[in-house]
Amino acid sequence: MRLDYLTIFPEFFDVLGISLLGKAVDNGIVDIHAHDLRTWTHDRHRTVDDTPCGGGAGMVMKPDPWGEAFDDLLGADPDPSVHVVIPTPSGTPFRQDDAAQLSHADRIVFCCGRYEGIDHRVIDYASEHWSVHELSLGDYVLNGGEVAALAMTEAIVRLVPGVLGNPESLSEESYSQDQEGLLEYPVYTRPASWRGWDVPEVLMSGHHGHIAQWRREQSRELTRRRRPDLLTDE
Ligand SMILES: NCc1ccc(-c2ccccc2)nc1
Repeated sequence: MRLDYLTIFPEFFDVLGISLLGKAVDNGIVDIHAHDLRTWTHDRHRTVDDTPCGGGAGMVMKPDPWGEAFDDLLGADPDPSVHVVIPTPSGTPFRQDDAAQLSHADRIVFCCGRYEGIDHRVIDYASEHWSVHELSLGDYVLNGGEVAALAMTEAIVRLVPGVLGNPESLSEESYSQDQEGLLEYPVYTRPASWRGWDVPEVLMSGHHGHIAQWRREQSRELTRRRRPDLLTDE
């Protein structure tokens, strides 16, 4: 899997060389390239923004640098197997299913906007050539798409075979199929008693059936309290 990041802050993505994703890069499972969008500017000030047509506050990212970056990175031939991800507060919610689907992609290009966003014709042009995903992490606005691109990258890449040491841990996570889309139950480790708080007895019983039942009940109760929207049978 090749991942490209188009951004005016390419150093944001230096962090991807650390820990699990770093190992995936070292093992050649993932190939990461961050690009400074200003590479595709030609004026003395390396300008990437301009005032919004129709007025309004702030600035909008000019289409030209994006188009030239696409030309260099992707060429002009349409290829639906290339996924262009645009983190934006106006996108569709990014969910575990999206991470799962994108984990099968051979190529993903993250377009990280700043200012008030990217000239919409960039999205229109990209949509004619590649598979475009305008995705939101949640109902809040950041200063740009970089932080969201990092979060999405981790959610996607950790699902790629060979990246996680123990793939079994994937099946018991919140939102995973095996968890029936419920929130993950509370977890404990040693010591059995800590500052007056004890590990639930059932987890010390060695009775796997009772433990599995307790965990299912905990997941359902937690989901009912915090995320009733995830419960389908109520
Ligand atoms: N939903 C998270 C998210 C993603 C992107 C942005 C953003 C802000 C400014 C410019 C471009 C993108 N904000 C929030």
